[in-house]
This record gives sequence, structure tokens and C-alpha cells, in this order.
Amino acid sequence: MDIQLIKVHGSGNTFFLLDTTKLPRQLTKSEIVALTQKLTDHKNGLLGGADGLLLVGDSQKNDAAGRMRVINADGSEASMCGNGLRTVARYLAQKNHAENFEVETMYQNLHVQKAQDLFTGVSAFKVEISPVSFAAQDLKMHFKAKDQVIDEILPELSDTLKFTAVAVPNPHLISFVDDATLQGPKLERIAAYLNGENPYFPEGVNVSFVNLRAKDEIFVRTYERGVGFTNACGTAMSASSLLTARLYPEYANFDDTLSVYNPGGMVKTVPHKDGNRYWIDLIGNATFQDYITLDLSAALKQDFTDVEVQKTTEQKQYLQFIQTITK
Ligand SMILES: N[C@@H](CCC[C@H](N)C(=O)O)C(=O)O
Repeated sequence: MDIQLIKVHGSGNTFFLLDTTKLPRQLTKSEIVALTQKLTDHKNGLLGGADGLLLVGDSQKNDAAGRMRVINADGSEASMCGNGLRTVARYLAQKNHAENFEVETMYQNLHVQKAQDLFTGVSAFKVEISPVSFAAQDLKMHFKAKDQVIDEILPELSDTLKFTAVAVPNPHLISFVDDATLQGPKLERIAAYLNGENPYFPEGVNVSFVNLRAKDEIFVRTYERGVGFTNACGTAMSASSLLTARLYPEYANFDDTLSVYNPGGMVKTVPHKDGNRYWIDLIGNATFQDYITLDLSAALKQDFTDVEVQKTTEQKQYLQFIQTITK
């Protein structure tokens, strides 16, 4: 069976996007896991691999333009993906000739909207990141007698770093650090531990270090659950922006725009608060790099010899955009 994929990225967070409505039959769970692992493998995968697979389907209740499922590189399914949602929004916008609509995700329909191009040929979308929760049960977090962790030292992880745990709705553990710590080995040590067998986050957690750069400017480095280090994680950047406004009001205000730099580029975010409800707007590129046709059974054997690839010029333009920003 031939399948069509698009290799896409948001801030260098890379995915293969598959419109499952175009398949003659639906894929089984084990085919989805195996296909993701074979495609995304950075050594032997397709086109240098990727960080995950995005499945675009029909909205189940028919109250959204489509549905997004997110499969991490290791085959686990995530409840949300901010960078991926921008590319799915662009895909559905083109498919349905619409600019402003909702996309169904695991827990909630989310509002998405076309935004102004970031640069010539660099399409951008604004997506809603929601629902937000600090509750241990939503994070599937188990620190003794703690219902939430907000800006506290967790001696189980580090004697000096303060952490905040927040679900948006996928789980994030975030620490604000200085420049040396941002680039140092602690992030990998802590994140690799929490994404292996451990009593605190048995289902794993995305871990980010954030550096406050200037008013309305932060840098975020993330080690993702189910993937490892990625160039950027949209939900992590959104959660980090919200925490900047909540914990460091001298660096950001709710309802104001932040520039969030990351190893793969830059996005804009706007954290919002209404009583106890938080949400974030995430605005950034939705880049389509390659249109791909391949045979499913060959792909499941990691045989990519007969794959047809049509490269776009969008990555060239994205790299030009990157030249215009200072990290
Ligand atoms: N890269 C994504 C997040 C993908 C899911 C994450 N690894 C998880 O398991 O929660 C983003 O841009 O938000």
C-alpha cells in the first residue's frame, strides 16, 4: 500500500505528517508504532529521521476541522504537540481552504489560525495551548505528599535547582537556570533519569531549562519524553512562557508577547490568565520540507530505496529567516 507523507517542522522540531483519511485502510496500533520507529530513526530512518509522526484524521465528534494524534519517536503517544499542531493547522488550512478553525487533540479541541509569514516563504500559524494544570494527578507525578510542585527544590533531582511541574496538557518539568547550567550536563542527567524507570514520573516527563534573557525574551532547551533532546518543543516553550509571567513578572506580563528562542529558531508566545484558568498562544513557523510517497511494507522493513521525494524550497527560506534572528 502506497502512503503519502510530508516532512514538516516547527522551529526545527521535525515530524512526518500522515493524513490517515487518504489511506485505503486504517493502520493498526502496532503498524503505527513500527512505522514511527522506522521512519524517525536518526541513523537509518527516512531523510535523516525525525522527532515523531503526526497523524491527521477526521474529527471524531465532527466538531473540528480534523484531528491530530502525536506519536513520539519511540512509539509512545503524546496528548499534545505545539510545534506539530502548527504544521497540522497549515495542512488542514490548505486542505479545507480555511484560515481560522479548531483541531481536535487528545483532550480538547484547540483553536488555530493563520498568522503573518515570519519571512518570505516562511508560513506561520498561531495555535492555542490548553488546558493547563499544576495538579500532580494530571501530571502523573509522585513526589511524596505533594499535590503540586511550584518553584521548589526537589532534593531527589538536584540540591540547587528549583523546579515547576505543569501539564499543558502533556507533562513538563521546568527549571529557570543561568547560561552555564542551560548548556551544561544537568539537563540530560535529570531528564534521562525521569524518562527511565523512576518513582516520580513513571510515565516520563518533558524536561526544560529556561534562561531569562531580557524583558519578554527567554531561551528554552528541552529534553523530550519519548524522543530525547529536540531543537524545540512547542508545549515546553508555551509552559515556560506562562511560568515566566507567573514567577518572574519583571520579565513578562500576562497578555503580552514573548520571544522564545530555542536551538532550532524562535517562536512568539502570549501567556493568558483568567481567574484560575491559564492558556497560551503559540505563534511560529509551519514548514513543509518534503512531499514523500512510499510503500508501507517496505517502510516497515526500513527499506527506503524506492521512496519518491519532492523537496520544497521552504527549508532554504527558513534558514534565511534564522539568519535574521539573534539567539
Ligand atoms: N514536540 C512537542 C511535544 C511532543 C510530545 C512530547 N514528547 C510528550 O511526550 O509529551 C511540542 O512541540 O510540544
